[in-house]
Amino acid sequence: MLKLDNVCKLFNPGSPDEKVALLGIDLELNAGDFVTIIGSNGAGKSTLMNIISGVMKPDLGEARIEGSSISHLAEYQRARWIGRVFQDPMAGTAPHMTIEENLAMAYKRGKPRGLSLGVNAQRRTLFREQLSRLGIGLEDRLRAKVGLLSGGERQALSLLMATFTQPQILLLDEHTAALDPSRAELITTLTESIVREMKLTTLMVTHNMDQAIRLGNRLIMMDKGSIILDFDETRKKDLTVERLLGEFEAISGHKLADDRMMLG
Ligand SMILES: Nc1ncnc2c1ncn2[C@@H]1O[C@H](COP(=O)(O)OP(=O)(O)OP(=O)(O)O)[C@@H](O)[C@H]1O
Repeated sequence: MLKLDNVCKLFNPGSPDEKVALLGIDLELNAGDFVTIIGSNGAGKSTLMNIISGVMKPDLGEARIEGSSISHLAEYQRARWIGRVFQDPMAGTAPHMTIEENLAMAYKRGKPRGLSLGVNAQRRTLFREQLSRLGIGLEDRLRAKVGLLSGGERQALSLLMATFTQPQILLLDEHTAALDPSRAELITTLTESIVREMKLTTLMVTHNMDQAIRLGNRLIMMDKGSIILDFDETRKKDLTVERLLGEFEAISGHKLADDRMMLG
């Protein structure tokens, strides 16, 4: 499904501010994998997401989806295959547009050029159906401006928009981190059900150790630009937060330094 070969990224090369962000990342995801990623500050998690989504290009190495290189494709061209939800609830939606206009934008993504952005009765029915899956009443607020929604409601809408066209890859970039605990739990539950129902291949960066263990079928730990631990489903089943932190320390030689870390 997604394959990364020897992906390297260095910022400000040759300057005193040189930063190694990714150091020869090899990663292969099978269709339907739901992988959680944790790691210390500056480990390269966001850079990895940015390289997969096309926000930045690697200095070395290659990214492939279904065997075809995507390295030459810009972010907007990859948007057809890749859905992404960011930490900031403001990032995934257009605040001055209504819920239905936002959904129309998401619906158009990856469809032939020339398809209108309009909202007709048929599309409105589809949008209402999809929104009702979220279970938070947004289906009755199609014409509400998105800027008026709460952070949790916006994140639920962002999740729906990112998955509307059944992307090949879903990237979740700490997408529950900015929410209060009950809203974070709602978004986590929605994420689980959407990923399961649509069988989406998913990569999720999280600072919540318990969430990283609980969700998905594989857990990856990053440190200083490398993947240092990779737990498959069987090994992940027996993990606890203490063991996870212990394994990290044993392999990296230092404690997990993550200023946003949540243990559970
Ligand atoms: N645009 C940039 N310019 C210069 N250095 C950068 C840039 N983006 C990231 N870096 C550096 O690259 C390294 C990896 O950063 P990245 O943001 O990918 O880490 P992260 O694992 O997401 O960290 P965190 O958990 O703290 O958000 C860090 O040392 C960071 O300072």
